[in-house]
Amino acid sequence: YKNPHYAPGRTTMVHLFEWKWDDIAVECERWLGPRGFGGVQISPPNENLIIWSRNRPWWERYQPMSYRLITRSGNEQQFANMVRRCNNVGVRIYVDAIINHMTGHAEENVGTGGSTANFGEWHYPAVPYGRNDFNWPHCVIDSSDYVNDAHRVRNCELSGLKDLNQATEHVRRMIVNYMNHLINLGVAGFRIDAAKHMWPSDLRIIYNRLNNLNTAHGFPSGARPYIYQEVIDLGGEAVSRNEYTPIGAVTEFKFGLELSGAFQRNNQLRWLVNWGTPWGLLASNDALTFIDNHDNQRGHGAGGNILTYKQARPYKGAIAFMLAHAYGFPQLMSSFVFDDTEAGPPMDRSGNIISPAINSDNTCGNGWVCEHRWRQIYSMVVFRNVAGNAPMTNWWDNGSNQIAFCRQGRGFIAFNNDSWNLNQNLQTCLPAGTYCDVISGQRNGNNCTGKRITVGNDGRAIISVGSNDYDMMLAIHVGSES
Ligand SMILES: O=C(NCCCOc1c(-c2ccc(O)c(O)c2)oc2cc(O)cc(O)c2c1=O)[C@@H]1CCCN1C(=O)/C=C/c1ccc(O)c(O)c1
Ligand SMILES: [Ca+2]
Repeated sequence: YKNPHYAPGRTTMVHLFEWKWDDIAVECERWLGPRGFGGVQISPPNENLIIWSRNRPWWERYQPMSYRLITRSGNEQQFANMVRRCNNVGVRIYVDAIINHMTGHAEENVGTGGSTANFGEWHYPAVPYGRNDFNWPHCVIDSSDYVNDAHRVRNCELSGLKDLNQATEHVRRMIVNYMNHLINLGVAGFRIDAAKHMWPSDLRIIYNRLNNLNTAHGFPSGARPYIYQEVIDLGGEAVSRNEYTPIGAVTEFKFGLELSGAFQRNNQLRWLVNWGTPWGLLASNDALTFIDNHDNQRGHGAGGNILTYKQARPYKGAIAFMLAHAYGFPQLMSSFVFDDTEAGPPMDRSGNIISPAINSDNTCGNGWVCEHRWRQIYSMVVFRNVAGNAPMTNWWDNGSNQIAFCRQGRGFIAFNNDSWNLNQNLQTCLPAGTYCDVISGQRNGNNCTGKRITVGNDGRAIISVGSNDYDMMLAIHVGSES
C-alpha cells in the first residue's frame, strides 16, 4: 500500500485541486505526460452537497451525499475517459476518498447528482445509509478531545458531519464497492481523507478488501492500491500517525511546516544537513510529502505559516528542496487564485467551474495558478526523475543560509537565502561538461537561456547565486548539458 505504482522514471504527483475531468485528461496529454509527472490527485469524484448559502465553498466537495460519480468536475463517463487517457501517457490517477462521514450541513439538502437526503434522520437513500450505519450515541468532537480522547475523535462528529460506523458490515460494503468501482476504472490509489477520525483496525479490513489494480491500465498483476492517509498530527494529540503507518503511507504535515519555516529564515538552511527522520519526520517510505495542501494553504488544519504560491520566491525554493532531496514521496499543489479562504474554484453564474486558460508562455489564466506549469517547478520534477535513487552526497554550507548538495552522479543543486552573494568553487559530482541551469532558464539547442555552468574533470565548478537573483537556487543535472 506504500508504492504509488508510477510508470518507470516518474516520481512526483500533482494535486489538480477542483479541476474538471475533461481538463485533466487534456493536461495529462499536453503537459503532465510529456514533462514526466507521475500522477494526479483529483478532487473527490463522489456526489457532494450543493452549498449555495456559502456561494459554493471549496469544502462543499468534502460534504458527501452519495458515492455516485457526479460532481462539478464531471460524470462517470468523463471520469473513466480521464483515467484511460492519463494512464495511456504514463500519468496515474489518485482519488481523494471521503469515507469517514456524510454531509450534515443544515441549510441545503440536494447533491451535485440531484440526490436528496434527510440528515436529521441520518437517511441517505442514494447510497443507501440509515441510522444504524452511523455512530451513536450522537456526539460532537470538542477541540479538547484531540488532546485527551482518541475514542471521541473517531466516534463523534467532525464539525456537523454525520459520522459513519466503519465497524458495521453494510458501511464497509458500501465503501469497498465505491473504491473497487474506481479501481476497476483504472485508478492507482487513494488519499484517505480524515483518516485520524477512523479506527486503523476498520481501515485495515477495508483496504484488504480492495481489488488489485487493473492490469488493463498497465499495472503489474497483484499490484495493491497506493494508500496515503490524511493524519494531521504535529505531536501532542491523543491520536498518533504511527497508528496508521502499519496499514499505509501517511501525509507528513511536519515536512511542509518545517521547510516553510526554513525558507522564511526562521531556521538557517544549514540545519537541513540531516533533513529526514532526525527532524522527527516519518520514515521516508511512509511519507507523502508536500509544502502546502488545499487545506493548510488557507490557514486551516496544520497551523503555522505555510508557504504558498502567494510567497512565490521562497515557495519555489522550498519546492526545489523537496524535489531535489531524496526523502519521501512528494506531491505538488496546483491551486486556483483565492483571497477569501472559503472561496471555491472560478465559476460562471450558474455555478459551472471555468476551465483554466493556457497562455502562450504555458502559464495558466482564468483564475488558475498552475504551479505545476512554473518553469522552476516542472524543471525540478525532471531533476527528481533523473536523480532516481542516487544518494545524497557532498553537502556544503556556509554556516548560514547557503547550502549545496549532490544526487551523486545525477544532479547538483545550490541555494542562497543569505543577503549576500554565493560565489564558490564546489563539487557537483557530475561528469565534466557544460550544463544549463534549469532554474534561471533552460537548454535551447546548444545554448542556455539562463546560467551556464562548466564542470571540470574533477567535478568542480564555479557556482554563483546572487542574493538578488530572480530565484534563490541553481540546479544542473545529467540531461541538462548545453
Ligand atoms: O471551520 C471549518 N471546519 C471546522 C474546522 C476544520 O475541521 C475539519 C477537518 C479537520 C481539521 C483539522 C484537523 O486536525 C482534523 O483532524 C480535521 O477535516 C475535515 C474533513 C472533511 O472531509 C470535511 C470537513 O468539513 C472537515 C473539517 O471541517 C470549515 C467549515 C466547514 C468545513 N471547514 C473546514 O475547515 C474544512 C476543512 C477540511 C476539509 C477537507 C480536508 O481534507 C481537510 O483536511 C480539512
Ligand atoms: Ca469517524
